Amino acid sequence: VMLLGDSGVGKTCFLIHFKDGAFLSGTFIATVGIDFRNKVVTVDGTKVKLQIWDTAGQERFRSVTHAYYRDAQALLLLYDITNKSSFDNIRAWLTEIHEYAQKDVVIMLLGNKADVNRERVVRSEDGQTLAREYGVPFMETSAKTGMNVELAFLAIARELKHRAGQQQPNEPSFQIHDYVESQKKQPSCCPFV
Ligand SMILES: Nc1nc2c(ncn2[C@@H]2O[C@H](COP(=O)(O)OP(=O)(O)OP(=O)(O)O)[C@@H](O)[C@H]2O)c(=O)[nH]1
Repeated sequence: VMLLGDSGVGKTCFLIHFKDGAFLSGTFIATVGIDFRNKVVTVDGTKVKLQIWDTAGQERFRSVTHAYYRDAQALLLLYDITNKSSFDNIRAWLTEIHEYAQKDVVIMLLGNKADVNRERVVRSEDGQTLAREYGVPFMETSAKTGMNVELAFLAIARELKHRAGQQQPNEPSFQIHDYVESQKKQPSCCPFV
């Protein structure tokens, strides 16, 4: 699983929250190149080991990260709901994904920093509309409070497990949409969506 998106959208914090349940506020240390962590999750009684690659969002590291796209089975594409350009750049990220990643890669769009709703500049509906246009599931998240962090990874793990069990793994599957949508209906989840 690869985390993608502009520098500062919260990819490293998102991964740290998932892995360690922690959030380090304060100084922002941009990722240099690429780094990974493993975490095992349980999906319907089956253990799924996720190897999660945290990429540097800065432009100067793009050539490094491009090399990893083709081995990715899933991509979490993040923008920051308080940063319009990070949202506007999502189309460019999707173009890169189209160019470098496998055709059947699982993609999920995440609007991060949903805890700072007062600084919001990207409406939830705009995230939803963009996701619908590209046919990918969407959620708003917070690496600070942990909102939907685990849910996003569980949805990915569930989809990858489902595909691994399929006769023809390249067949498109909409299970991830169904899973995300069913979880969103629960009141504890996605208060901003
Ligand atoms: N309020 C809030 N702040 C966040 C959240 N996620 C990340 N941040 C802050 O945003 C800044 C950037 O977070 P990072 O996780 O380092 O961003 P990144 O996307 O990994 O950046 P690069 O490594 O340069 O690609 C840090 O100051 C974090 O504390 C969030 O969900 N809510």
